[in-house]
This record gives sequence, structure tokens and C-alpha cells, in this order.
Amino acid sequence: MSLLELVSVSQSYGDKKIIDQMSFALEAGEIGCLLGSSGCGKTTVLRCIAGFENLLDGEIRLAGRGIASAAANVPAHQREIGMVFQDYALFPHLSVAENIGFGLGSLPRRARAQRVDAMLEVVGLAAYGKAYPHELSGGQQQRVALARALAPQPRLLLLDEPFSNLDVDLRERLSREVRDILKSQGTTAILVTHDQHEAFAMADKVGVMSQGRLLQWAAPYELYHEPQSRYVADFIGQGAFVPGTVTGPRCVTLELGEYCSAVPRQFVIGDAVDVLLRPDDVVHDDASEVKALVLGKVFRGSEFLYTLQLASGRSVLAQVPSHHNHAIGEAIGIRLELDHLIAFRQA
Ligand SMILES: Nc1ncnc2c1ncn2[C@@H]1O[C@H](COP(=O)(O)OP(=O)(O)OP(=O)(O)O)[C@@H](O)[C@H]1O
Repeated sequence: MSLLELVSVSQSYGDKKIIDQMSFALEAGEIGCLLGSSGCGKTTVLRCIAGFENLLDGEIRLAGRGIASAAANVPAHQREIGMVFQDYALFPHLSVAENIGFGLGSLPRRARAQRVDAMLEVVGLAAYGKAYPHELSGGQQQRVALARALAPQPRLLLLDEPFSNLDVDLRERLSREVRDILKSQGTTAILVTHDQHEAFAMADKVGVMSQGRLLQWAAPYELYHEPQSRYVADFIGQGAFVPGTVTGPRCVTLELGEYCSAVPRQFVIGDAVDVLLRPDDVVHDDASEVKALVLGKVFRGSEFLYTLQLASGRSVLAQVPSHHNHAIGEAIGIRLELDHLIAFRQA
């Protein structure tokens, strides 16, 4: 039995449908992530799970028990769900230890103090119990918020864009740290973000949302390598679509030549397809007869990300080791190295 199940959940504000028949399941101890552009309904899903919104249709189950449907709701405070918000929402007049102990009122004093100490240790702030929130950095404050949410040992933790107030470096580090903390505690959690690096760094399962619908719910690797729709293929990672024709059971012909790998089974010979080329599929090769013009380049330390123009005028991206330093306007040889093909029928 999954720890959290959403079964065909819909929600609306007035006449406007915000969540449309959304279903997914999260196993105990897993970290899930809802990823999507601004306004697609991510936060609304969290609010439905937390008990702050009523459902129009469908059901939410936590550990096998129905907690929300159009007909009945378990009140938010009885759901044993913790939340961490973007703005930390710490109490400024309480010390770090008092903040963390805030939700532990039902524990005897001693047990509460022990739990607070243990949580300070878990989030690496053992020396800061007596400090006040304004004396801490943004990253430290977010760790206090995490400790406060974890202290009552919720069945499920919801994190709503928890790192978006932090600068990029800290975001990356903290997202790894938070994942380690959640895993060490065996906490089941759902994170909401519009940052796919964060989603990939943190989550076991990622759900891509668009306009209130869940388009795909899968492990990050699968989302990247086996996107089920053009939208997901486009949204996840970088790349460009290039038109081609299926020429054999495993082959497709593009303007860059014929490439044979596993053509998805739904296609037959003669089908017109758009093939997704990721930057790492396009390999720089001086010996190749296929040439492309360097339109732009971004230095990334160990590599360049080149924007290349093909003979047709179409652009593709290529990830090239940075000792190949070509000038804009130069023609360079390229070939494709496709492990597997991501292709969609041409519209
Ligand atoms: N209280 C409300 N009343 C009416 N409409 C609302 C309300 N809250 C949110 N919405 C609308 O619901 C839609 C989804 O909002 P939601 O906050 O869930 O999106 P989101 O994906 O979390 O966006 P962001 O990444 O910008 O936070 C938006 O169009 C928003 O305008």
C-alpha cells in the first residue's frame, strides 16, 4: 500500500478548474516532486493534501485512510502532515530551539527538550539553539523550518518552493542536504518547485504538471530519457526537435543522415516524425561530412554548449569538451550519437 495516493483529484476556484483528475502514488520513505511552470496548480495540490482546500472530485488517501473527497474531509490539524514554506515562516520572537519545539506541546518537558536537541543535531545546528531567527543566514533559517516541521514526526512532509529565496549555490547544496536529512529520517515528502535541477537533485519521483494536469509521474532518469509527450520532452532538459522519416524497423533519416537505434514501436516505415536531439546526442567530429555553423556558445568550464545551425537553417544544441574552442561563424563537423530515439509523430 502506498503512503499517499491521489485518485483522480479535481479542484476548482469558483468556475475555474485548477486541478484536473490528478492521480499519483508515493511510497513510504519516497520523495516526490511536482514540477511545472508558474500557475500550473502545484501549490493548490499541496493545499488539497494538507487540508486547506476542498476537492471537487476524487479522493486523497494517507496510509490507506481516506483523508479528503468531495463528500468528507479530515481536518488539516488531524492529518499529521507537516509543511515547510518558501518564506520559512519562523516565529521571530522565539529562539531556534523554541521554534523547533513549537509543535511538541503534547510532549512532557523533558521529552520535548530531547526531541528539540535531536532535531538541532539532524539539521546541523546544534550550536544555534539559543539564537534567534534574524541571527541566522537564509539557509540556516530554512533548516530550522525543516527541523520544526520534522519534530512532531509527521506522516508526510510538504515543501512548497523551500529554496526559492536562496541563491543558486546555496539552493543546490541545501537541496542535497535536505534530501539526506529526509532520507536519514525515513520521511515521506512532496516538494513543489519550478526548478528542474532541484527536482532532479531531491526527488525519487517527479510529476510534470501543466494547466492543472499531471502529464507524467516517473523517476527523473525516466522523465529525461523516456518522456511520454512532446510537452514533457521539451520541458525537461535542453534540446531541439528535428524532423525525420522512419526508414526501417529501427531507423530514422534526418538531415544529419540515417540513424539506427530503437525507434519507438508505435511508428511504421514512412512515418514523419520529430526527433528530439539533446545536447549530448550531437557530437563534434572533425572527420564528419555533416557540417554546422556555430551560432552561439556558452562556456561551462569543462564544456561549451554550442548552438549550431544545420544546412536547413534549423538549430540544435551540442555539448562539446571545452578544449574545442571554435569561433562564432565557423563551420564544424558533427555527427549524432543516439543511444535511443525520442520521437513524436509530426503534427
Ligand atoms: N485563492 C484563489 N482563488 C482563485 N484562484 C486562485 C487562488 N489561488 C490560486 N489561484 C489560481 O490557481 C492557479 C494555480 O495556482 P497555484 O498557486 O496552485 O500555482 P503554482 O503552480 O503553485 O504557481 P507558482 O509556481 O507561481 O506558485 C493560478 O491560476 C492561480 O491564479
